[in-house]
Amino acid sequence: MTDASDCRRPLDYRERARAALPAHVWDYIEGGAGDELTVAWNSAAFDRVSIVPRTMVDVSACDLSCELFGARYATPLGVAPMAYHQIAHPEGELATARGAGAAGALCVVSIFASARLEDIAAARSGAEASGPLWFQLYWLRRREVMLDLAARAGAAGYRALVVTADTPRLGDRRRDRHNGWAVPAGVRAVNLDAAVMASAHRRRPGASALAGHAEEAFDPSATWHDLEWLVARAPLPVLVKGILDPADAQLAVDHGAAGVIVSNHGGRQVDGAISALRALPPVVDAVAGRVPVLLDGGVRRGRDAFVALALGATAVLIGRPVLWALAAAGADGVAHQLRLYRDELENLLALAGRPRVRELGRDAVAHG
Ligand SMILES: Cc1cc2nc3c(=O)[nH]c(=O)nc-3n(C[C@H](O)[C@H](O)[C@H](O)COP(=O)(O)O)c2cc1C
Ligand SMILES: CCCCCCC(=O)C(=O)O
Repeated sequence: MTDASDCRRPLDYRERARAALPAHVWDYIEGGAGDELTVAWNSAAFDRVSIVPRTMVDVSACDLSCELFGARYATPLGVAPMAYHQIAHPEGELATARGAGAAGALCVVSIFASARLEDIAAARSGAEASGPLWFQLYWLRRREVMLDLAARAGAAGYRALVVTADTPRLGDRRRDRHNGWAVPAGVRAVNLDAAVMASAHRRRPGASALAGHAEEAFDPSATWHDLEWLVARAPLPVLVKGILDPADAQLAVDHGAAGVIVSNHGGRQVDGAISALRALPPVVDAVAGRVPVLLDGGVRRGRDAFVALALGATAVLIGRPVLWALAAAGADGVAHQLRLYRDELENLLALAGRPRVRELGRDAVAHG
């Protein structure tokens, strides 16, 4: 286990996680679709944006809070939904939720969490600062399962639902095919029926068991009418994740989405898809303030979060770097990782003379 204090920037957790994890688990977490072009583009896009500092501004107190669905969130940083945290650490999502809670950060729990959603909520509420939880759904053929999970999440105190729209089937993850990847037997998507999940554990040489499971369980025929159906029955606001086209953002809002998440699934679905950051400004313009717009994909520094917030994101989600920290140092690692992001962001707000996250605008950045 790594001493979290060894890591001075979010990227420092990457090599520690690689050393801690079996190669096939590392490949599942780190890999993307195809030649992994979009994985690389997601983070490279941030490097092409400069910050334009202001001077002679009172920055003696910086305000990182943001507002989502009428509530004040302490930071605009959160954990993206990711399946099976127990592949990274035996305490899985319980540790992630405790770590995110200690950092006061939002945590979005995947439908494929390896801990019961009620237990995650209980673990989070014991954390020192605590932070909000949202629950993510895929479009399952068995719609009644989606509604059951939505009701359970509402009852357990989750504050929003996220429905992922970019996964009619799983992207072509070549590393997983090469490894004959299957979810390890001791790790289970315990919020879902064990018999239904069996195919996710069935190893076949040259194939990804997860891709096989997704083909069985995911509904590739879902359209905007299904979103209306879900919104009408959900006990919580529903955000749509996986939006890259401004026309889709508009359709999502027109069909009842309470928010959209600009995301290409961390480059794991369409290889060569536009980077999340490049897709953000047109989506923000199309939504025109009607609902919040969040972003994930390639956020590897507090600076990257600053750039996304300046380009119109209300909040920013972090994916793989949270699993790196979880693998390296458990709940303490997750809390430390999120604090590294937060502290970098806070420092930049002060140095750039832009002390309030909610007032960041496009004038804070320049292209090139
Ligand atoms: C190991 C792993 C599992 C994931 N599982 C899910 C999931 O269950 N549901 C989902 O909507 N997105 C899932 N994603 C995508 C993330 O929510 C997010 O879009 C992506 O990781 C953000 O990019 P980043 O990792 O570059 O920060 C997963 C990503 C990874 C790396
Ligand atoms: C067991 C079905 C698929 C889990 C998919 C998790 C995911 O979204 C990922 O990117 O991996």
